[in-house]
Amino acid sequence: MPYTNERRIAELAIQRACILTERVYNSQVKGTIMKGDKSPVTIADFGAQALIISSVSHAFPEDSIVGEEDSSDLRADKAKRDLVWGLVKDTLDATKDLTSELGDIKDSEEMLAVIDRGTHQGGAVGRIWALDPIDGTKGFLRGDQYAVCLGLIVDGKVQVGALVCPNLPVDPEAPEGEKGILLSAVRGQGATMRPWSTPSAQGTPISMSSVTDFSKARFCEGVEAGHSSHSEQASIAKSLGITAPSIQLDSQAKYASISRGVGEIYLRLPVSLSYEEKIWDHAAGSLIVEEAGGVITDIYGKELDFRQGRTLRANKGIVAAQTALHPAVLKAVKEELKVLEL
Ligand SMILES: Nc1ncnc2c1ncn2[C@@H]1O[C@H](COP(=O)(O)O)[C@@H](O)[C@H]1OP(=O)(O)O
Ligand SMILES: [Mg+2]
Ligand SMILES: [Mg+2]
Ligand SMILES: [Mg+2]
Repeated sequence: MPYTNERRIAELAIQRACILTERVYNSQVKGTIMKGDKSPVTIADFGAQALIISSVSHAFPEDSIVGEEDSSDLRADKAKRDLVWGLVKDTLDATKDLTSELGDIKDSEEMLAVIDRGTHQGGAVGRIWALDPIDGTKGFLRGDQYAVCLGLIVDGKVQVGALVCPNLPVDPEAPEGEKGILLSAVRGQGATMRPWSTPSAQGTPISMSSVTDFSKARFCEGVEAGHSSHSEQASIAKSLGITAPSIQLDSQAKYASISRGVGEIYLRLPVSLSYEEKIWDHAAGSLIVEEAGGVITDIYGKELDFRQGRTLRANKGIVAAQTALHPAVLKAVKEELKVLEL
């Protein structure tokens, strides 16, 4: 089956990175820096990027990598660099059994170089991995949801997607039970999910909800009001006859939620028309939703275009839904936008 090894390496790489991210999530020391675009980055974002890029380039040395972060902040701050290297080294030491498949990093200098292998510009040709080492850094800092996300784009089309949501419950019916799920998909081979804590277990197939009655449907949206328009999303839900409160989750956990039937719709209406969604924010989750039987477009009904570089500059917003519901949802979105003359 195509991409079997890519799926395996992607799962192992993000699983290992979550050992590091969960350690920081549960610690007081996050080492948060506000980046130039006013978004936060923590020592966990850097550490996860180092571990995941090291794994991918060990297994597929010819592939290109688009990663969200770069090492400039760490090169400028030795104390922070040492903190990140300490986390990375501890994680490597704790997972020596994976070294043959995932490679190793010998020192902090090499770690910086590995982080910077993610500066590729993306594009329409070749094998390009899109990595968000921590998606939903604001949720991570708030103690809510975040996700570690990795997708493989081949000639502009996502072929492999893998994401870990360390704080989503394994059983949505038992929110106080075990937490941490790993989802993955290969185009044409379906999507699966398994507890993050059982690396070797085979994933179980997942699918979108079968609800087709809007009065029983639920929609997912982000937590951050600065990232999507809650008012427009509420107005669209109302026009569709949705009465249930929205499921608010940070990160690609929203893709994970609808792809296993917890919610039927994901709405992400832009708060600014100048913002360009990043490819790493959507590559893995969009494929998992499609392979779980869902439909995903932007707010104009256009397919997500991963050929444009590091961003989805040909798209605006996200409308993802169970297949039977997507046309009506898109119509309601267009009605709302017409009202707002977007
Ligand atoms: N204005 C914006 N519109 C849409 N997404 C945004 C915006 N600003 C930041 N983001 C991104 O939203 C993602 C989190 O999604 P959610 O809000 O659904 O949890 C983050 O990767 C964040 O990117 P960044 O890492 O640049 O902050
Ligand atoms: Mg970020
Ligand atoms: Mg991120
Ligand atoms: Mg992100």
